[in-house]
Amino acid sequence: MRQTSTAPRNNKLKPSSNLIMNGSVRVRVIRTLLAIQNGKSLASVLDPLLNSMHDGDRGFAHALLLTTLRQWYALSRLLDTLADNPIDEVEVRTTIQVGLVQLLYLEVADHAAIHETVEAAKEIEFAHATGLINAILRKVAKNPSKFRKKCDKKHSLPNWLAYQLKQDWSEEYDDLMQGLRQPAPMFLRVNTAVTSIEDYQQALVEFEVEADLVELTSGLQLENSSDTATSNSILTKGLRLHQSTAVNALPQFAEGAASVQDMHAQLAAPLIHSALLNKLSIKNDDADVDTDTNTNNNEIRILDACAAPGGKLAHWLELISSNESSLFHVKQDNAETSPVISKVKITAIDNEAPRIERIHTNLQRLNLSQHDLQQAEKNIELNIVCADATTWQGAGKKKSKLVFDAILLDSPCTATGVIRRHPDISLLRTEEDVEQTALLQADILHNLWPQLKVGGYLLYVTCSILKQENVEQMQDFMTYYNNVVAVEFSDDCSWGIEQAIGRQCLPIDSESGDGFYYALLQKTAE
Ligand SMILES: C[S@@+](CC[C@H](N)C(=O)[O-])C[C@H]1O[C@@H](n2cnc3c(N)ncnc32)[C@H](O)[C@@H]1O
Repeated sequence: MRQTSTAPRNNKLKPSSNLIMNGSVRVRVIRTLLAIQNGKSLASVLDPLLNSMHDGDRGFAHALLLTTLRQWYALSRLLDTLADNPIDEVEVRTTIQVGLVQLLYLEVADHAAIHETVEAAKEIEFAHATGLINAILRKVAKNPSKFRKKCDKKHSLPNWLAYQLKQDWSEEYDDLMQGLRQPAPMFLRVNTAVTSIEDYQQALVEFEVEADLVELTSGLQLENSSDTATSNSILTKGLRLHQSTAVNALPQFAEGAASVQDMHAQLAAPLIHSALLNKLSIKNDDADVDTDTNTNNNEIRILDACAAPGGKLAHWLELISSNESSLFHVKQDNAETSPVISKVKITAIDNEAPRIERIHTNLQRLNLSQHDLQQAEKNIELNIVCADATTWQGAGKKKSKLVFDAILLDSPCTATGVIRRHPDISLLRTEEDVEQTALLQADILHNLWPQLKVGGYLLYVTCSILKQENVEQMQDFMTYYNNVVAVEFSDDCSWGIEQAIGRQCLPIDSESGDGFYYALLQKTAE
């Protein structure tokens, strides 16, 4: 089979232009894939694509786009074996890959897959390549199972990333490579300030949405567990839907009864909240302890350092407002004490203003905006600030830097742990990004650590599965400071893989959550 194209070969894309959303479904999907290869994120092009379509076409367009992205590198390797001469034109390669996905993964009838894809090529003005596209797709249609096997054999990642993951996860590598090519399950977090998880699960049944209860145990080995989650107690509960569903088909979604959040992302708020309760119960043991801080002794200050769009912040606020009694009346020996905490002051920062807007929108839906908290007469003060976490100082002009009792650092990262949900990441990330991101993470850590009070906790989180951003980042950090200990997790922990510091979740199992990393650090006296 020879490439018939006489057009100049260009394996570079033209500068990104506005996405034109007209033509057939396949034309629109191909244009969207070209925009992603030009640097646009899936998140920025998905809604324009789907909103440009009739209801009946959306499901197919979504599946075609997402599956093509998930299988991108495997399809590309297969394509290289199918043509006699290299095919360099990005538009032609993209069109053929869209055709291959229909034949190999989406079970579209051969004649429709081939005919419609060739027509799409004509519409996009690649008529010169229709002979080639037709010939390759016909060849594959003759024996799809053979080509599907070939395609599924290895990974579907850029080689640099597959290589690094093999270095990092040699034992888990094969499962990981397959796991990353699958769609992720949809999980819900129930807003316990509004309803119980059991009641919400029942409400789902009435809406004919099937869901399983998922429970994750704490595993935390904290100093004093009188009022905090013990190591084998349930840390958090979520719901896994049997099928992904539009949020407007969920009961009381608009009223804030539930949020869509990955199950492993639902660990962050309960982990830092348990640690905070632990710190308070210890402090209550020794009420005279007062460090050189900027706050009243009975106020606590907490920081969400990279907060947008506010998923983990909202979860933490839900826990604080629904557990108000345990936070404000710390228990000792099962007896309630008088209130020790008069106010929780929460600061949330992020350096991207448009993403800060999304925090406000999300909190409003959940009735957790600053205004809502005031109206409900909660002793919670929320301050959302657009600021750079590499330089921002929570103390302002005050003398002591020691400000926060707990810090949640859900750090910017390569997001390699969420490739199942955002498969464009494997097209957009480069090897250099890993180095740059690790440096940014270190800068943020070094700026925040001096702002944590002695005895306070910092939870470091990423949705990366690369050790350089995770356990190795923590090892470097702990080598640098002599006032830090890492909290250990016991064998009771039902999530993640134990690391030298912290735990790593890998997106291997089709029923489990994404690839998050967690390390809980406590500040000690120097
Ligand atoms: C993983 S996301 C946070 C997700 C969020 N915690 C949630 O649960 O919804 C990382 C965030 O870090 C922010 N970010 C990146 N660099 C930053 C910096 N130098 N200072 C503050 N925020 C930064 C990004 O804008 C992004 O919103």
